Amino acid sequence: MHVVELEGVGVRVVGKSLLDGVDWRVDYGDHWVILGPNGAGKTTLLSLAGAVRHPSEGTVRVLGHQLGRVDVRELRRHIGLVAASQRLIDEELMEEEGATAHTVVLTGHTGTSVPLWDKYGTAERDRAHRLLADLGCKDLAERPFRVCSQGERARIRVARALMADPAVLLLDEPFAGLDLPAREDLIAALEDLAATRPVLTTVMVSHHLEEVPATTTHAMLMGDARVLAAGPVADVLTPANLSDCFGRPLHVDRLDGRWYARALRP
Ligand SMILES: Nc1ncnc2c1ncn2[C@@H]1O[C@H](COP(=O)(O)OP(=O)(O)OP(=O)(O)O)[C@@H](O)[C@H]1O
Repeated sequence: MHVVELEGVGVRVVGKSLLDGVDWRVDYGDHWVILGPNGAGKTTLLSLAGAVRHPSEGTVRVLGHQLGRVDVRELRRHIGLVAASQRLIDEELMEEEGATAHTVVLTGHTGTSVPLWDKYGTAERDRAHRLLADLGCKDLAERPFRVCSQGERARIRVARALMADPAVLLLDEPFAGLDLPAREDLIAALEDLAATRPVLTTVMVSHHLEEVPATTTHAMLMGDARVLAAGPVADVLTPANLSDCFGRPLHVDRLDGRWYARALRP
């Protein structure tokens, strides 16, 4: 069984193809990065993997269950979704109520945007503290979420997503708006997660090669609603593939497992 399996998948809205002819397999313990220019279809692909939307054609199986034949609410309990761009949790409400980072993580247990206090016992509270520590946010537990920096919030959101002990963690542009130290802290946290949770599968959508954690095992390049290349990370993130994907000649370096790209000048 695969964590995510797509066969001949298309997603269409009136007059537009958002995904076309996509085949994709994600195995347990894989760490994928999906790269591609704006509008390529990356978020649409992630929303299929997250059982948030259904395909117009083809089949999507998530954790062995075919979308359209499964209670997606039950399925979503096993999927951790982190998206800075979407308001997956009502963060404004959390800000108004002065919720602490620890409370925000706790809400991941119930998958709610407000805390359901009677559902959280000592075990859940301890687990939320451990997850904050795992994400390098140990000292933030009692800090109001509203005063946390963007970088701190990014790591708190990952801790929240892990609260339900998901089989797969989906991250949609988790680095958006982060400065360099915050980016590096989040990358370190993701690399540590990969080392300490060998069965946790992750799929991350990103815009920049510099954001690809060294623990990434597989990559997909997308363009114009299609998969341009997919497979083991070293086979896919080649200068030729990346130049083709982003539409200009690129030079690519790899250092200590991390990736760096720059445009070649004519
Ligand atoms: N419901 C919709 N109706 C019409 N067009 C849509 C809809 N949802 C997405 N699109 C379009 O489909 C294309 C793919 O969107 P998607 O968000 O998957 O791209 P992306 O690769 O994640 O882009 P970005 O890097 O800019 O976030 C975009 O051109 C987007 O405007």
